[in-house]
Amino acid sequence: MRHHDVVVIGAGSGNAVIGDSFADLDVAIVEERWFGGTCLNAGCIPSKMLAYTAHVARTVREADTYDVDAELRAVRWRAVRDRVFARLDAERDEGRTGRDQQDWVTVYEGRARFTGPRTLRIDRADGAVGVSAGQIVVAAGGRPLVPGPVLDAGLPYETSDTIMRIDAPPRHLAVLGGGYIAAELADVFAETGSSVTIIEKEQHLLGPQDETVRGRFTDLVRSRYDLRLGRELTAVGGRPGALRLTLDDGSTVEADMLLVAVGRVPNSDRLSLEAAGIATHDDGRVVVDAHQRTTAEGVFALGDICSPVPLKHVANREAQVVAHNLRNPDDLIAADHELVPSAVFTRPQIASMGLTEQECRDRGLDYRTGMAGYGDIAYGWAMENTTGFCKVLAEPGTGRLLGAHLMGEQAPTLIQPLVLAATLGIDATTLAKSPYWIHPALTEVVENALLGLGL
Ligand SMILES: Cc1cc2nc3c(=O)[nH]c(=O)nc-3n(C[C@H](O)[C@H](O)[C@H](O)COP(=O)(O)OP(=O)(O)OC[C@H]3O[C@@H](n4cnc5c(N)ncnc54)[C@H](O)[C@@H]3O)c2cc1C
Ligand SMILES: NC(=O)c1ccc[n+]([C@@H]2O[C@H](COP(=O)([O-])OP(=O)(O)OC[C@H]3O[C@@H](n4cnc5c(N)ncnc54)[C@H](O)[C@@H]3O)[C@@H](O)[C@H]2O)c1
Repeated sequence: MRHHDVVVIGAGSGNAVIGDSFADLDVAIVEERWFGGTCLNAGCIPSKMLAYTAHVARTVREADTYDVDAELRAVRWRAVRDRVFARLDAERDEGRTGRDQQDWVTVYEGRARFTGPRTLRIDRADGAVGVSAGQIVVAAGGRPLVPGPVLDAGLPYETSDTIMRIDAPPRHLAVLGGGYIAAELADVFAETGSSVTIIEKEQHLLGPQDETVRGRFTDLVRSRYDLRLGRELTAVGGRPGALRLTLDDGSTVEADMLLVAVGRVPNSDRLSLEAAGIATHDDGRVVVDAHQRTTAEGVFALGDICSPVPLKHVANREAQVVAHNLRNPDDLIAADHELVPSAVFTRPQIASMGLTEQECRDRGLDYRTGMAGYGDIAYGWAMENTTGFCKVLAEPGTGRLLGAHLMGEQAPTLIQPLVLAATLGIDATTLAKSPYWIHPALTEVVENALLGLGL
């Protein structure tokens, strides 16, 4: 059995752990599918490249709003797809060959699972190998959850792992689930000409968002999509390319393609973690302490397999923490999961940070709300934007920022000053009144929301 100083399972964010400061060690990385993981190959990056293309198409389609005559002739899906994945596949391959060139790193292409404390079996195309390690990092991510009625039908379906690489957009796309992936990919396919039905078991899309965001977003997209809210799928029938979905009220949806987007599950069930004494939560996430240590000596975990916030910027931060802690056992640092911002790159874009208004109420907090609309600032007039807004929640007295929620163009960028202020302990009044806010930039919507707190 070959021994390494450090073995990392998963070459998504796990790959970021192995910096040059590890070059004096014997390090191995195990990857069963794709270097770069979900984000590069089937997640954040391709979905945003497609979303940007959708935005360009829409700009042409809606040019008349600005008294510009333009005609959108076509979105050439195959060309778009090939442009996106030619770039990303090259990045993936470069990441893989980069590791080959480092004589202190061994790459195992195969699926790892534990056989005992800090020992692994790796199943490769050319047979299995046993490996032991001084320290192990579990960074094996998650996968799309596929509900029973879809599996039982035995008919084709897509997930985020596959749909961005299809040859042609569907005429009618049915999306099961109304969360992040539905919001982003429904917009992409609608812009390529698909009609879209979204089936969501709750009464709103983007359920965990602040009530103002989820309410206004759901209302806005009603005219674009066929929304089946408060509904669950009971059966999938028909044939490939002509599916018939039956919902729990007996109604049906006809579609030529089904995208399943009802959440993701951690890959912990495929790693025989019990053999190594690594505990998991009821939802399958690996249990870690503040320093990303699992319940097994010398084994760390990071990213979607353990994180309470399964987002790439969080996985990256945890990778930095693990990299430090592997090398500095007497000076451990912690990953902070407070005030993690997130964004949905849909139309309109959405960004949020901290508590929702409902969470403020549930916690019995004394809070004030400040609201401002894109339609109330000069740049919003230029954009003819009547729906965008910024909502901030702060504590009266101290002015401590509790939460922020934006919907509208550039929301993921506009929220960053609010994230900075909340993280650095700058109160809402100081943020509103101390720095200059450029006129007439879109950031004035943030300034006005802060002033609207009336603190
Ligand atoms: C469609 C989509 C869009 C997204 N958009 C965003 C976004 O805009 N912003 C954002 O912050 N987050 C986004 N996310 C979430 C983000 O992709 C994840 O949070 C992030 O990729 C998690 O990184 P990770 O390293 O934990 O897991 P992964 O990137 O999934 O990496 C895990 C790796 O481990 C490998 N592996 C698994 N099991 C084994 C095994 N037993 N042996 C060997 N290898 C194994 C897998 O093949 C994989 O390469 C998106 C996700 C999806 C699906
Ligand atoms: N921009 C981003 O940061 C981004 C984009 C895409 C994905 N992601 C990550 O990927 C994860 C997975 O995305 P997702 O959209 O699959 O999950 P999600 O958790 O965002 O949304 C799933 C939705 O499906 C609904 N649902 C669950 N079971 C259902 C059923 N049987 N029938 C109908 N509806 C059902 C839920 O109520 C929920 O609204 C996200 O949680 C996020 O971590 C992030």
